[in-house]
Amino acid sequence: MDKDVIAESRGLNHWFGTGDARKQALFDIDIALPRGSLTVLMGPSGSGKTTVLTLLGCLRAVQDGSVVMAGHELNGASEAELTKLRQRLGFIFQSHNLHESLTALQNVIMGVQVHPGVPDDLARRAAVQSLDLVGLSDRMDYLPANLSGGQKQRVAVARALVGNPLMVLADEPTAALDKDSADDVVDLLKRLGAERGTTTLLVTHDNRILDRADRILTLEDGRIVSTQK
Ligand SMILES: Nc1ncnc2c1ncn2[C@@H]1O[C@H](COP(=O)(O)OP(=O)(O)OP(=O)(O)O)[C@@H](O)[C@H]1O
Repeated sequence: MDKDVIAESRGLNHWFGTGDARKQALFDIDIALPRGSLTVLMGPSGSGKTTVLTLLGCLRAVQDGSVVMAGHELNGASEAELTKLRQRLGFIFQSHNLHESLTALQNVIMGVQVHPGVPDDLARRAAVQSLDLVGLSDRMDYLPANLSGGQKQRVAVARALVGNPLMVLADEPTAALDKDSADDVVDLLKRLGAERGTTTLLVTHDNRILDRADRILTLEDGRIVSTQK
């Protein structure tokens, strides 16, 4: 694998269900994600986008084919190995999944606590820096209920970024946002790619993002039908 490629799938197939209900969801998926790039995965509902994201994100066991993440083959990897790799990734979902009873800062600190053994003061410092990065230094002590939709999603981005992940996997992160907030989130991911070499794989139906992507992959019925840029 090219050393500038952070994650790569080769001949990746995936099935759901058993017996008569067994159905192939992915067919022969080849994807290479270069370090620092922003790749968008598009396609109709049910085309397999989330399945690809969860396989590359070490959230699901690889059944057939190869996925290499940061030099580690995921096919045949143990649950412990997958967990360890997952800790080096950042995840952002459509709904921000913040804990409503915790402040923005406390929510981001929880993102550090996936790494066992990080001292509290270090976790706090990293969380403050991450909130600063997303432009929310002045909202650290707010509860989610007192933040706008865009601000909540930026807290979720700060939480995903707090461990300085190798790669960010985002599933529809801008779907619930107005144009300006969506732009902020995508700009931030682009900037991290340029400044820190963070690689992003982003699943979206949001056409507003496309012109900012380095590459756009389109899935249909479990197959990549086009690669643009
Ligand atoms: N846990 C599951 N059990 C059975 N089938 C599943 C499961 N998850 C996904 N599928 C099927 O696999 C196919 C791909 O699903 P997937 O969620 O990856 O698509 P998607 O492109 O992300 O869709 P959406 O845009 O609606 O989120 C679909 O046919 C779906 O019904």
